[in-house]
Amino acid sequence: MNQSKEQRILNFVLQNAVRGDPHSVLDTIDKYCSQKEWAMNVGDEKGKILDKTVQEANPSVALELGTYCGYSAVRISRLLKAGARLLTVEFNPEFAAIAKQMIEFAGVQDKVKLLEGPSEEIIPQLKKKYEVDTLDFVFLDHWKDRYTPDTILLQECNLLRKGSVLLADNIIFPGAPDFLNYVRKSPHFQCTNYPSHLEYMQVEDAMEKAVFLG
Ligand SMILES: O=C(NCCCCCn1ccc2cnccc21)c1cc(-c2ccc(F)cc2)cc(O)c1O
Ligand SMILES: [Mg+2]
Repeated sequence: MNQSKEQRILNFVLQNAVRGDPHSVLDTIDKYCSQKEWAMNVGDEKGKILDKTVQEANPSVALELGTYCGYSAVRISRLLKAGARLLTVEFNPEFAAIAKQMIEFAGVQDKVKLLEGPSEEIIPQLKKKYEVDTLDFVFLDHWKDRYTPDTILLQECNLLRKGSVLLADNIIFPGAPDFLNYVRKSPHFQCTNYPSHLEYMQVEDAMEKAVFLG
């Protein structure tokens, strides 16, 4: 059975990156995906925007929707303070298995909990099953048409507090127009746009930060 692209990315990391070194894992994935096979990791240019937003939020509890191969889970968790944790949600079992190995190779497994399933099922379980009070930071990078319903669901489940930071990938490409409309029109969010480019391409993209005002 021939390998998936995601398996080839993982193998390239296992053979070329330094075990326990998150930065080398990120660089190795970026090298493979810019030179050999494109893949939908957030990448280094938008990754730098993600880094700054995470450092500013300095979250104790962070949620990521859309783990994929674990690139942004490694990117986020490498910046977390001692005792802080990232919950990352992936609904594709093959991707989840790859991400688990990627996260362990990077040595960030103690900070990351990988949850398998659809966001609309997992979000309502966060308080009781995963002992979350409120979320300090949320990275949205899953189905673009789930950004809005999941942002509403997070509010309904009382998972946001004054100052909770949402950061959404792919605002321009593939695009999340209804999310942009929703957060920019809502009196409950303070929004900031970060123009950038689609990972590994010269196509325009952007990220949107939406801070919950309570
Ligand atoms: O589709 C994207 N990501 C989402 C992948 C599927 C998520 C599924 N999933 C994961 C967790 C989860 C939980 N609940 C429900 C569903 C869930 C994406 C696509 C592109 C892209 C593609 C083609 C192209 F030509 C240009 C750009 C670039 C990106 O950066 C992206 O992020
Ligand atoms: Mg993305």
